[in-house]
Amino acid sequence: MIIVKDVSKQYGDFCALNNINLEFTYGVYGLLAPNGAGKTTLIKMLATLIFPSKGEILYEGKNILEMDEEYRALLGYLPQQFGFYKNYTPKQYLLYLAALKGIGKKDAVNIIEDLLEKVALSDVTNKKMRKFSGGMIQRVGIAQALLNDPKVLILDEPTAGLDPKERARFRHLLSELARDRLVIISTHIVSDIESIANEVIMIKNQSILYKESVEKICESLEGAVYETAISYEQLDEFRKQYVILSERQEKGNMSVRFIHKGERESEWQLVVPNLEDVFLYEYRDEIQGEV
Ligand SMILES: Nc1ncnc2c1ncn2[C@@H]1O[C@H](COP(=O)(O)OP(=O)(O)OP(=O)(O)O)[C@@H](O)[C@H]1O
Repeated sequence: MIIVKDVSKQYGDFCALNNINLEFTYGVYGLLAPNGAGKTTLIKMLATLIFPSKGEILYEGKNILEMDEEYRALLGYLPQQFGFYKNYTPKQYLLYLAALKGIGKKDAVNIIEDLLEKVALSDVTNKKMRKFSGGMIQRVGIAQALLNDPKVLILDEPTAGLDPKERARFRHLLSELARDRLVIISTHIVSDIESIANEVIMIKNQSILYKESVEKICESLEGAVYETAISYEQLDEFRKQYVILSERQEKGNMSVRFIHKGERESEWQLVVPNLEDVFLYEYRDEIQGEV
């Protein structure tokens, strides 16, 4: 459906993305990388808000910049920070946006009623958004992105600031929305996409590191992720020798999960790698001190 072809993006002398090639069809695609890796840059290019310095993005074979309005008509977009009016109710706000998009009032009223039901906000349709939680606001954001029933839905870090329960609700909503459209979601939180993404795209050093199913990506660390218990005294040495993925106290010892690609010690327990392991391993230099 969408092809990103040899796309690079420069900001002045700084290269944010270098020669990106991607193909999107239907379903959920998770764009996963630490902050600053270039997710927003890619998303903004897909939303035609900024333009590639090199290369092109095609929708059904046509350059999205040349399609212009035709492309925007089939695009739904939720930016990282979306502007809403606190004193509006969701219904007022969505009616306003629908008018901007040229949707007639009668149609808009019906569409908005359906959308607010879809995002589970029917009971607060006429309540001012001032008192809404972060999760409720994000759901209004999704509803506005769905006003034109888009074929392509692009969400930039939609779960920032949401609590775990709101995140879970969000995941359910996204997988439902992806049944008949392309959904691209950017995040630096593995659990946002691990269970719902058909494919995960990881960006590193301005390039695509992976574009695969979660299962395939995890295979990259097959046979290299272990858990073992060590004493506190051994911890410093252990940290120097191996890439530690997690450590927790357990019965007076430290239980560590780590990566090692050579000979194994007999007491180490080999475990099945997960996406978080790959994330922590691949971005160990970028996220040092954050985990
Ligand atoms: N307008 C700009 N001018 C110069 N550099 C920019 C501009 N926009 C982004 N960058 C730089 O490009 C790189 C990628 O930024 P981008 O916002 O795409 O990353 P990101 O992965 O989306 O991170 P975040 O989630 O923090 O936005 C960063 O190093 C950023 O500082």
